[in-house]
Amino acid sequence: MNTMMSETTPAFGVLLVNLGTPDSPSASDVKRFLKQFLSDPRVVDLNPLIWKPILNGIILNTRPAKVAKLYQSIWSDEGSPLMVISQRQREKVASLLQEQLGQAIPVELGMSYGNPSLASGLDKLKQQGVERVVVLPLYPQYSCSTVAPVFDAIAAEFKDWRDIPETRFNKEYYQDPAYIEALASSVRAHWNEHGQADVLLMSFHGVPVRYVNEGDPYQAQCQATALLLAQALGLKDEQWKLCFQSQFGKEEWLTPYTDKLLESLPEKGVKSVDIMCPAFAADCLETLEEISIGGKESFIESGGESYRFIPCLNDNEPHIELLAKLVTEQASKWVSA
Ligand SMILES: C=CC1=C(C)c2cc3[nH]c(cc4nc(cc5[nH]c(cc1n2)c(C)c5CCC(=O)O)C(CCC(=O)O)=C4C)c(C)c3C=C
Ligand SMILES: [Fe+2]
Ligand SMILES: [Fe+2]
Repeated sequence: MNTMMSETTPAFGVLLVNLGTPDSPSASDVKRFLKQFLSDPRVVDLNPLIWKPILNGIILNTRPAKVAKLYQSIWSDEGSPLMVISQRQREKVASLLQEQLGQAIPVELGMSYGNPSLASGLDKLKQQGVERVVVLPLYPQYSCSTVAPVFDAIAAEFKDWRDIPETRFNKEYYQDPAYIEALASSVRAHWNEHGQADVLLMSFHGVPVRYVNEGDPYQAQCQATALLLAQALGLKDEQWKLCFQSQFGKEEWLTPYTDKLLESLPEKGVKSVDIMCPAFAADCLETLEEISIGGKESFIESGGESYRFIPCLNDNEPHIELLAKLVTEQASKWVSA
């Protein structure tokens, strides 16, 4: 029992969830992280009799060393960018909720893979006397490969609890006006500082086409976000494009692929691009290395002249306000927030 537990039960607690990141950029920690992540059938749904030998025999013997080098290129003194930003988000959401509600609301972090685990986040909330939990996966667009595993992991953890908390689960927020406005204001701030490029690329994380054909609404939600953002910014059709990044494996993923698009744009006369990653709530390997560094190299090598990366919403004020709003909307079913 936590001796710091207050005498009154908190109105509710919050679990902020993201995908996770390795503990360090060493090949062995990257391997441990990839093994857990890529063993989740929600992420790679191939028949385990086929997938396990490929994963254990090939991928986990080759990919960790390669990916560890990429992680080393973005790692800071404080740690993995995804972890550092997630911790700041946790602190800021907690203090904003306290300010708005006039009482301390426990907010904990849980990662789907790696540390801190979802189970440890839930346990910390329990130790603080929380009896009602709002789970907020930090993915604006729902995908069976990201949001559903959060639900699975929470349900699996509760199997071991005698008394489970009342739980509200925020499935998605891809068209929430506050999300669209937070994205739009980050683009406007970038334009004010650097000027506006020929085209704004909205690069979303990809998923296999098959997942969408089998019912994952992810692609439609990305399209809805992109259209709403373009409208909020007053962009004409030729001034923005949606694309999908971070393909993995041999299957067909959602198109257009960001890397191929970047290579093709200069010959079509597009010499300058602004690029953002609206599916990521925090900058991470996929945005800082693949898009900010790698994307720039391929665009400039293909004849592009100016390539500017717009950071994710991270811990900026409109984003923290959005996250607090999503939480209080869920919690208002219990308390008048
Ligand atoms: C294997 C298939 C993968 C699917 C499907 C997938 C979906 C998906 N992922 C994110 C967000 C993140 N992905 C991150 C890392 C990462 N993703 C995959 C593979 C799939 N992702 C791998 C193998 C990795 C590890 C790095 C690598 O080996 O390339 C991360 C964390 C990055 C970090 O900084 O640690 C995030 C965040 C979304 C939003 C998404 C589907 C919508
Ligand atoms: Fe991913
Ligand atoms: Fe990647």
